[in-house]
Amino acid sequence: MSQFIDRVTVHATAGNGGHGETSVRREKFKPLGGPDGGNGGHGGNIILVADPDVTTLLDYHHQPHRKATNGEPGRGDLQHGKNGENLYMPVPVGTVIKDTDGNILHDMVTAGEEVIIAEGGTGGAGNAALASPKRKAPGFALLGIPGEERSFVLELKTVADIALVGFPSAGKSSLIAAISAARPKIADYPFTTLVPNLGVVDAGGIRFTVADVPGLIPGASEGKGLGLEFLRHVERTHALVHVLDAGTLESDRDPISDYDALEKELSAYAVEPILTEAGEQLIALNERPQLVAINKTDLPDGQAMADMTRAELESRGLRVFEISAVSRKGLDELKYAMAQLVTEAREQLAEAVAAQEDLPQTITIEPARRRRGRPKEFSLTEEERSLKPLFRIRGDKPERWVAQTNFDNDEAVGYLADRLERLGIEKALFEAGARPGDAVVIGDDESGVVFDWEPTMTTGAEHLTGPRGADPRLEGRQRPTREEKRQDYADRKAARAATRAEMEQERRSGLWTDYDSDNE
Ligand SMILES: Nc1nc2c(ncn2[C@@H]2O[C@H](COP(=O)(O)OP(=O)(O)OP(=O)(O)O)[C@@H](O)[C@H]2O)c(=O)[nH]1
Ligand SMILES: [Mg+2]
Repeated sequence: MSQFIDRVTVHATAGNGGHGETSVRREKFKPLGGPDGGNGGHGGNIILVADPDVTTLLDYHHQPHRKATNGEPGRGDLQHGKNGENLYMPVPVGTVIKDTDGNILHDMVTAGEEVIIAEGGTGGAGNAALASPKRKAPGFALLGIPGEERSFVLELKTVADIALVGFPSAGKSSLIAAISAARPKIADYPFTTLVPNLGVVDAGGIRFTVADVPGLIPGASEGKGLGLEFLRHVERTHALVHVLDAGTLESDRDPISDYDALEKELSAYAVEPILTEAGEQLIALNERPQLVAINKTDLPDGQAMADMTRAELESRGLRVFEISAVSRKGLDELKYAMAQLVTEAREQLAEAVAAQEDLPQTITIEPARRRRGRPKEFSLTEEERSLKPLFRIRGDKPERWVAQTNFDNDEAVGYLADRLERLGIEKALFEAGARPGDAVVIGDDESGVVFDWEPTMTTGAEHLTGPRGADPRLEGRQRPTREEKRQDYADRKAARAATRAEMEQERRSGLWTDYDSDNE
């Protein structure tokens, strides 16, 4: 059998949003050209798809890094950037998505189901989209947001129609070899089989998969003999075949005591929900449809043991088959009974899927906002940093807006200030007792920005990381006073107003000059 990879770590990088464009329409003999910078395209998502034709996670083992394409930047003449393409990653049905700490995020149980594991960044608005009656010719555009970058563990629990369960050396591997093309290792010592083998069985035109699971021993449900690892693989199957060893030489074992011991382990194993007619349900392993196969009846002692125990097992309502994996005795009858069990299970499953009207659908495993631990609007907390108060603002909106801002452009910073003020942040700062000059951080320490708070003034914004140009903190001179800053702000505001007036003038005279298009 091919290599069995059932756990892999993948690194997903969604596409970045394209930047919006700052541009002004230029047309000969048409004086009133407006802003015509297009929006940036959105970055592509990374999407897992449960694909019934895929059986292993091997591809991701070889290439664990996956990236979706970026959105293109907007251009002049109202040309919007193309969206990045989604990257689809087909995975087997039954793949469990976990975070790198091992927490289960999602379980891909339905064929066709799609899950967004990394969201592409939003494209930035171009200056055309930012125009308003108040701001007729914006000299800035918004930046695209970087795509999400996340690592996941994908884990595949064997999905087979039927699992063979039994003590070590009961003959499970011999049985799967006898009824399918699978060629597992067979040996006379416990735990020969360490990873499940899958075989495809054909019985009267019905094809189904059988998993040969490593041997189970008493205590398996508590982890004995790697029991939990092994039972994990039984979990996804809809039916079981108990393979009972009629030829064991151990005097304290016989098919009945083996059966009881294994049922105890199966019932003690804590299952995860599976899909049934009644929706998702927890069905203990021992409550799933099952058949009993008493193996090794080619041995004289084995046949005698089968004769002695068969009636007792049947009296419990079990369907019992006497077989020999070695001499191939009784295999056809067993195969047809397995096929019948599978057919029933599949019919029930089809009904269950039909009953779930809105499946399959695309879901996002966890809203980005929640996984980054930030509220939808905003929260304000006060922290103490080197005896100076620091106000921290977290929130989906304000953090996104900060990421969209080109801090080299005063008008863009002014726009950010307007947005923050409208959200009520200014007011909240006042109410929290913030005083002019206090530090205000929007976002976390890594990607956030820090301001010296000046009410209705955010032009002093500096990036925490990658300071632009000259960082006043590094300059030897004294920090500007509030008065100076206010003056500076007023100056720039006046300068902007002058530029606008000038533009307006030029527009009217039919003469167009583009201005300040140093945005991307
Ligand atoms: N005589 C006889 N021996 C058998 C039969 N089936 C299996 N055996 C022998 O029993 C031993 C164990 O068989 P396996 O098929 O490896 O048993 P298993 O249940 O897969 O064992 P684990 O993988 O360790 O759980 C081997 O020596 C087989 O040849 C049978 O029908 N008759
Ligand atoms: Mg085996």
